[in-house]
Amino acid sequence: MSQVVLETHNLLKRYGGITPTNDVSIKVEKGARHALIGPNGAGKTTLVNLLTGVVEPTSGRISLDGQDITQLAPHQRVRRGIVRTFQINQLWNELTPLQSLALTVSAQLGISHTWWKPLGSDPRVAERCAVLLKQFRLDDVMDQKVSVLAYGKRRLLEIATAIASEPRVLLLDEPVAGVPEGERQEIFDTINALPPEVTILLIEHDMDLVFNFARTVTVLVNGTLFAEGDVASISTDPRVKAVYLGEGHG
Ligand SMILES: Nc1ncnc2c1ncn2[C@@H]1O[C@H](COP(=O)(O)OP(=O)(O)OP(=O)(O)O)[C@@H](O)[C@H]1O
Repeated sequence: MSQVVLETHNLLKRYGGITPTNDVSIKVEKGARHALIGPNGAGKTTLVNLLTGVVEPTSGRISLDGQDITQLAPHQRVRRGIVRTFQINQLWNELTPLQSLALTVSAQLGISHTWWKPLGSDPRVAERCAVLLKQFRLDDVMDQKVSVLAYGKRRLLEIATAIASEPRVLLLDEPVAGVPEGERQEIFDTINALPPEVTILLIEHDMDLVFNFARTVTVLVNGTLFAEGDVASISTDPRVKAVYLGEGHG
């Protein structure tokens, strides 16, 4: 039987007269490849901010493994395993991919106070970094500064960093936004190869990625749950098509 990991219960967020999240109840199952889509202003970012704890709901609840986490601060949710990537680059430009990953891996192993020691000084860090660098196709650029990396590689490093912290639930926020056409496939492939045990909620505009990646799709429109189902039903739903065609998403 499927197991629900992350769930929202009648979640509602109101800013004055605007309700970007309006009575939204969704269930994200263990190991899910679940996409959250919707036209501009649908409330996707607000929902992610509610899930990560950056924004407090006006009403409603959020639960992780059946436990209410609505009142937990963002860092407490990270500790429980809800990790997100960002639409906007959050990397350290002066570090290399290897150094960036070593920081996160060291923290994960509880040895962050020694992160500045030569990498080889703890073989567990070096080993884990080597696996991540290969998995995320960063081994050829591992010693270059982040500031000189191609945009697609930076996005891969963001996802690698999130995975390095061993999330239970990964919120992938528009991983191909702004990535040039020629670099997208590499990101598609890498995301498709993420470990099956990690539960993934993907927030994305790119329908190619959504329909290749997801098994379940939730469509938000004007803050409200508009449609939900498997990829086949959502991709052929005339109401969903109409919403996207109206926004010029084709
Ligand atoms: N802090 C805020 N104060 C007032 N209104 C807000 C706030 N945050 C979001 N909104 C409004 O809520 C609505 C939903 O915004 P949100 O950014 O969540 O949508 P989105 O689906 O992520 O859009 P996009 O695809 O353009 O990123 C918008 O009308 C937005 O202006």
